[in-house]
Amino acid sequence: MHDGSGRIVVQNLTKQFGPVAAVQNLSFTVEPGSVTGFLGPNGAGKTTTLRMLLGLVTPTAGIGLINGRPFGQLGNPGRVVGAVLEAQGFHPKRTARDHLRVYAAAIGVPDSRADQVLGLVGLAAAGDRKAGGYSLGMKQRLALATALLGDPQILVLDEPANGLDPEGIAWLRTFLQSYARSGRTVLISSHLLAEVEQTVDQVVIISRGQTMYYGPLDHLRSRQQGRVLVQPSDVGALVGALREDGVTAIEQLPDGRIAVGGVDAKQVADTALKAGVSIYGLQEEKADLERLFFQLTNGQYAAPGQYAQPVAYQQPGYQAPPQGYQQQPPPPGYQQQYQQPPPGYQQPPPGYQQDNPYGPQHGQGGLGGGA
Ligand SMILES: Nc1ncnc2c1ncn2[C@@H]1O[C@H](COP(=O)(O)OP(=O)(O)OP(=O)(O)O)[C@@H](O)[C@H]1O
Repeated sequence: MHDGSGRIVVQNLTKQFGPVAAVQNLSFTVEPGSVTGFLGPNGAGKTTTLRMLLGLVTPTAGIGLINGRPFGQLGNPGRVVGAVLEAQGFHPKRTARDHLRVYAAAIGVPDSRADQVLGLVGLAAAGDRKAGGYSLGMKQRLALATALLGDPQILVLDEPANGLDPEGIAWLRTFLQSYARSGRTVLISSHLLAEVEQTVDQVVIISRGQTMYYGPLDHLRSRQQGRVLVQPSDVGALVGALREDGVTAIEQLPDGRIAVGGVDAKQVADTALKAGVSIYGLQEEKADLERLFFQLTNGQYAAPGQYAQPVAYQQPGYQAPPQGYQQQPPPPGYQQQYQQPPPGYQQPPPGYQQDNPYGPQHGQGGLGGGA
C-alpha cells in the first residue's frame, strides 16, 4: 500500500480559502530519524498544511505524501501516522482509558494497548479519571496517547507543547527525541521557536503560507552573529567611515541608532574616533535564535523595501524561493515603521541615499553579516 519509508513529502501545497491564501506553494520533506519543527507565527498556515497532509482539507494545488502515498491511500492510516491536530474533543464523562479503548477498537488494536500508551505518556495513575476533569496539559498527554495507539511510524503533532508546564515540555522533548532516534518520523508544529528549539533537529519555517527557511536548525544557529548598536553624533559620517574601513553590514534602527555586524565594539569606537564622530552609546548585542525567527517570519527587523529574504535560499542545497515571493506585500505596520524617521534621526549628508550605506547585505533580513 505504501513504501514504508517514513518520509513525509510536501510538494507545492497550496490552499486558498476564498480570498485568503492560507498556504502558498509550500514544499519540504521530513525524513525519519529526526524531529522536524514546523514553525511559523499565528495564521502562518501550519494547521492548514497539516490538515491537507492528513487528508482533512483538500488542497487547491500540490500534494502531501506520507510513505509515498496520499493519506487516503495508506490502508489503515492509524497504524502508519499518529496525529494530534488540536486539543481533542474528548467525551468529558468518559475516562481516559475508555476513550483510548474506543479509538483502539476503531483502528484494530487490542484494549491492552490503552494501558500501554497511558503509561508511555505518564498518565497511568490517571487512567480512571474522566477526561473532562483533566488539565490542559493532561489533555495534551491524552491526545498524544491516542496518537500512539497504533504504534505509528510517523507522528504529526500540532502545537503539542501547548498547555504543558516546563516539566511536561522537558518530558515531551525526551519522548519525541527517543521516538525519532528509534528511526521514526516526528513532525511538530509550534508558533514559538523557543518552545521547541531544544527538541527539533530540522526546521521548516513558514510565514504567510510560504517557506522562509528549510533546513537543519544548526545551520540557522551558525548564521547568528552578534552586532554592535551605536548611537553616534553623526550617523552619515560614521557610516561613511565604517564603509571606508570595509564594514558593510550596517543597519539603521528605528530608534536612531545604527547596528553594525561583523565587528566588535572597539573597532566601531576606533573608527568613530578616527572620523571625529562622538559616540553617545555603544552596546554589543548577542544575536539569538528567537530574533532570527522574528526576522524570518514578520520582517520587523528587516531593511526597508526588502524584508525577510529567506536565508535558506542563500545556501546551496535548499529549495528555490516560492513563486510570487517577491510580490508578497509587507506585513501590516511595516510601512509605518519606516516611513517616518525615528525621533532623533539625523539627516544623512548629500549623496548618502545614492550610495547605499547599508551595503550589499542590507535587505537580507538583517541576517548574518547583514545584522
Ligand atoms: N476553514 C477556513 N476558512 C477560511 N480561512 C481559514 C480556514 N482555515 C484557516 N484559515 C485561514 O488560513 C490562514 C492560516 O491558518 P492556519 O490555522 O493554517 O494557521 P496556523 O499557522 O496554524 O496558525 P495558529 O498558530 O494560530 O494555529 C489564516 O489566515 C486563517 O484565518
